[in-house]
Amino acid sequence: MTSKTAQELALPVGVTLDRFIMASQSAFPYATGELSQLLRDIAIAGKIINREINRAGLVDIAGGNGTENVQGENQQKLDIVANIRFIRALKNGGEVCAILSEEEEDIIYTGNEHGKYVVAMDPLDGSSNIDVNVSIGTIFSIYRRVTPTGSPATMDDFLQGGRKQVAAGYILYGSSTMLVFSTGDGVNGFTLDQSLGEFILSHKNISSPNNGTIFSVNEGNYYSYLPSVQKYLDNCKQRGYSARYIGSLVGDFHRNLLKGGIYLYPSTKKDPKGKLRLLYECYPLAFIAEKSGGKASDGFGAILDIVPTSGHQRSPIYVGSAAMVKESVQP
Ligand SMILES: O=P(O)(O)OC[C@H]1O[C@](O)(COP(=O)(O)O)[C@@H](O)[C@@H]1O
Ligand SMILES: [Mg+2]
Ligand SMILES: [Mg+2]
Repeated sequence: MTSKTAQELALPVGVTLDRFIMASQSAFPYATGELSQLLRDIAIAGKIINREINRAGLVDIAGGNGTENVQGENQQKLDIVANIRFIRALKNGGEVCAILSEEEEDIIYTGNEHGKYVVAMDPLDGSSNIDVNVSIGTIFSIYRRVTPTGSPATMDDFLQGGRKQVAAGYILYGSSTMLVFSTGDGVNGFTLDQSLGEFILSHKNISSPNNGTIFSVNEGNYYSYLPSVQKYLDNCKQRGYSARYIGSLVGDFHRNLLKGGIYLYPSTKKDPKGKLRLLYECYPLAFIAEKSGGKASDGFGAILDIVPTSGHQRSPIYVGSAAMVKESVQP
């Protein structure tokens, strides 16, 4: 099922997410409404997490949780809160039969065995920025299950490959809260009107500039990157490009999507396979990048063409404006 762009649907900036989803669905005679409902459930979870984040400093959900996730990372309390809230919203929505989360090793079964979709998610991205009031996000990737409905989902449902995503996107909790997603054709952004509690279409048919002058990378790892990466970064600096890195993938990606730029997390001596997770960080952002005219590579080929082998595998990533990604992998 490919969606129609907001353009083709003649939907003006200012329409609500619900109206946009309904109009998109009506463009497809065979649509059954389940994916539409799932997108609504994600929006609801986003509003709840947004509220938790806004008041994190006021109530006892700031700081570390004293536990580790499957990646061996210290979990923040908000990582856990976001994970729980997202799982609950998808369970209650009824469309999702299983979830793979950054915060849990194994598949999470929702009990909706008749649900046709599975979701891979990074409930809270940019965890190192949670307590310091810097933009953070949620990233999600949606697949139609390949196992029969009525039976328990398996890893096969999650390891279909990036090009099998039926929808993907992120929620950015920044100076405003935005939901950006694609169901295959066109990328649209919705800003949360806090007073109405509604996501409103604010960025219609986002198109990634082909080139840019912003590069986002952890320069602290410079001497741990491959010489080819060092050469590319030197080129950027010699040209006087702006270095912008907030340490929240969603925040850095979103800025570069709108302004033109590149985010890269190449392999390092510490993380030779890269740091970011393929299924719920790289694939969904690569989907958004490609559907908006940008590119996403692992240094050898397109991220979306990587054949996945495990749920929490990592990958190097170079993502953003097409011309910059192309140069970054062949400086
Ligand atoms: O601190 P580093 O090594 O630069 O890594 C920062 C990157 O790691 C991440 O925080 C990883 O995501 P999580 O916070 O979801 O674990 C990205 O958001 C960010 O771009
Ligand atoms: Mg993340
Ligand atoms: Mg995370």
